[in-house]
Order: sequence, then structure tokens, then C-alpha cells
Amino acid sequence: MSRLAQWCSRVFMVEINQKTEPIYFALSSTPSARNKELEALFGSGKLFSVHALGDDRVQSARSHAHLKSALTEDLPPGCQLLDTASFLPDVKNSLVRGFFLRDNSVLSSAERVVTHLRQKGSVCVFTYTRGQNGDYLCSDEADEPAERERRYYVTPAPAPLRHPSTLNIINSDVFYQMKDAYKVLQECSDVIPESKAVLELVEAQQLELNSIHDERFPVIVIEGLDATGKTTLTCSLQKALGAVLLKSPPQCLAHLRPRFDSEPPLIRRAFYALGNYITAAQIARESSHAPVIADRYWHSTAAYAIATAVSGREENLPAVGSEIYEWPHDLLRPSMVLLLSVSPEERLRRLSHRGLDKTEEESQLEINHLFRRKVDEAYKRIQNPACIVVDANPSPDHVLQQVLGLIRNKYNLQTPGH
Ligand SMILES: Nc1ncnc2c1ncn2[C@@H]1O[C@H](COP(=O)(O)OP(=O)(O)OP(=O)(O)O)[C@@H](O)[C@H]1O
Ligand SMILES: Nc1ccn([C@@H]2O[C@H](COP(=O)(O)O)[C@@H](O)[C@H]2O)c(=O)n1
Repeated sequence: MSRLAQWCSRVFMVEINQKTEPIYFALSSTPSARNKELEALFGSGKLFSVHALGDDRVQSARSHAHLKSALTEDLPPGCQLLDTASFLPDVKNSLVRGFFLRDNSVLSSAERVVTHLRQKGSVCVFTYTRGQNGDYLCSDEADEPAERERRYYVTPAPAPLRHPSTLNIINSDVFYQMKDAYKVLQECSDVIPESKAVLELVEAQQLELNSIHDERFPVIVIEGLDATGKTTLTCSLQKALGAVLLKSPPQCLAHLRPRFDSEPPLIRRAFYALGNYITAAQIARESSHAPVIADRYWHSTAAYAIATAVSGREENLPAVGSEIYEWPHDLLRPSMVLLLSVSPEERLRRLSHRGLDKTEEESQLEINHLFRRKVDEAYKRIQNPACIVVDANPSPDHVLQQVLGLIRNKYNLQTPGH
């Protein structure tokens, strides 16, 4: 079967704008009725869909990221790059991400970029042209000569029940057992040597990870978006309760973080997932003799990963109660998770006062209201344990007293020296 014929079983999703519904289409050997949405997508210029190819998931993820930067850098004016994906409706792990290249430039410049990519190999490029009857046709110039003559028509497809960007979340963006995240870093240890250091640190914690958690002292996790006051509150709680303060990712991974932050989601998220297991081992040790306060833990890992993976609006998130929001069965569960909630205006005020360098994701939060809403909503949908929302708009002392009240209501903890 030709390459293009294989893609005929799949549906394509093109996102023109994150705020609007994507456009769905399929490839068929028979023409179909004209459609306004497709007309808007294809317009009159030439179009290409480009997907990175790879022998394994690590290579595919890295090739996709390289392709994105190559296309973004080389794209001449008059050309537009759109995110696209192809998938089998409602079939888990069937999503393949790619790009749609719209060429409205006078010199058909995108064609040169695409030809160059084709020559370099490891990409799959389809070309879309308008036929005499006004239909849109798809062809693959790399296919065998006989196949190149065959016509595949672009036909509108219905939106699937589950938003396609949710199909690959399990084990690509969120990991539900340590061994799955561990495997990802094992698979990339040749191309990212720092992975070995992470795996050794995880190995070193095996004893604690296998031991049963002593429930004597409570473990309280503080969660929230950037600049909601987690650092301020966790430091105050540490003093007020005579607690041990821990973080996820743990300090021992701090020097490796920038390396993994520059990698695609599969690798980056596996790194943060393993960070939680190292923090879990530290929690197991410390909570045997004192209360533990943790600044971020699994809720952060999952909520950011889900919100980044799911494109478009909040409604595209997996529904409440989905398995996506379940806690990993092998990860130590905290006694209480508090989610600091701050109005967007107050958060921006705090960010601008702080004046520190912003990470890419922080800047995205600032400009991307949609993303922020998705992170916030994903936090609230995570279960077992679910988080308790705390109004963190008031003064630091007010927030501290509120949280101490919640903790003391549940546990009989004394302030040191009282
Ligand atoms: N309750 C509060 N009222 C007013 N300002 C606050 C409050 N809590 C923290 N701040 C200020 O807001 C800024 C961000 O606070 P903080 O660093 O504690 O947030 P964070 O959640 O730890 O941020 P990040 O996750 O980005 O490290 C700081 O300048 C801090 O002094
Ligand atoms: N347990 C965690 C902690 C953090 N992350 C990721 O890091 C970013 C936020 O961390 P800051 O230190 O900058 O506040 C955010 O992008 C999370 O994706 C995580 O995944 N898991």
C-alpha cells in the first residue's frame, strides 16, 4: 500500500486559532460536496502538511520539535504555519502531530522550504492542490510513480467525541507508574547523557520508595500557578509548624532541570514525574519525625502536562472523573493538598513586582489566558487526593492563618514553643 493510501484511514485536525474549533478532514478516493470550512482553510494558495518521522518515540518527539524550529526559522513572509494532527477517532495513542503550511507568498516560497526538508529526509510531506472542479486534492510526490497518479480528495470529517489531543496523554505527557517514566529516560540516555544521572538518583531512593509510609506526621502539599504565593506560604508554614520543607522537583535535580526543560513533552514530563518519586522518598524519610510541607508535587506535574497537551479551550480537557486525573498507584499520597488561587490581576501584579526572569511557560501563562484556565481546571479535577482551594488573594499573614486553621482543624499540630 502507498504511503498516502495508509493515511486515508486517518482524520486530520487543523487548528487555525486556539480559540476556535479546529477543522477536521479526511482523504477519500471519491469527491465530496464543497465545504465552507475547507474553503477557508485551503483558500487559493498552495498547501502542505508536514509530519516528522522517527524510528522510535524519543526520535519522533525530538524530530517534531526540530521540525517546528526549522519551519519557524525558515518560513518566508506570506506563509503561515498551523498546528495539525492526524488520528484515528477515539483510538488511544493514535495521534501524530505535524504542521500545515499555507503558502500565499508571491514566489511560492514555502515550496522551496518543503523541497529542502524532503531532501533532508525523515519528514512526510503531502501537497494539496485545487482540482478543476474546485475540489481539493492531496498527493505525495515521494510515493511510487503509479500511486502519484491516484487522486485523493479532501473531504470534511465530523468532530470526534473525545478531543484528539487527549488521545496520547497517558504515558506521553502524564505517567501513572514510576517504571513508565523511567523507561522514557532509559530510551533517551544515548542522546541525552544527563538522563543517566537522573536514573541513578532514582535508583538511590529505591529502598525508601519500597518502604511503607509512616503516617505519624502529616504531609501537606502546596500547589498553585506561578506567583500565587507558594514559596512565601511554605516558608511561613515551615516555621509555624516546625515542619520539614521539601520541593518537587527536589534540589538534587535543580542543575539538570534546564536541560530537560528544553526537551519535547515526552522527555520533559518523564523527568518531572521521576522528580516526584525522589521527593516521595524524601517525604517518607522526613515524615517519620516531623510534619512535611511540600512546594509542588504530582498535581503540578499532571496539571501543567495536561493543559499543555490539550489544545484549544478548557472544554477540550478530559471530562471530570476521567482516568487521566487519577493519582499514580505507586506514588506516596500526601495527607492534604492545598491549591492557592489568586485572581489573574493579582497574579500579574505579583509577577511584575517580582521582576525575575520568566520561564517560557510563565510568559505563556501571562499571555495565554486559555492555558492558565486549563491548568487551573486540571488541578481541580485531579482526584485521590483532590485539592482544597484556598483564596490566596489576601495578605501573606491572612493566607497563613487561613491555612493553619485548615491544617489544625484536621490534625492536632502545635506551633513550636507553645
Ligand atoms: N499573600 C500575598 N499577598 C501579596 N503578595 C504576595 C503574597 N504572597 C506572595 N506575595 C508576593 O508575590 C510574589 C510571588 O510569591 P511567591 O514567590 O511566594 O510565589 P510562588 O507561587 O512561589 O511563585 P513561583 O511558583 O513562580 O516560584 C513575591 O514577590 C511575593 O512576595
Ligand atoms: N512537581 C512539578 C513541579 C514543576 N513542574 C513544571 O515546572 C514548571 C513550574 O515550576 P516553577 O518552579 O517554575 O514554579 C511548570 O512548567 C511545570 O510543568 C512539574 O511538572 N512538576
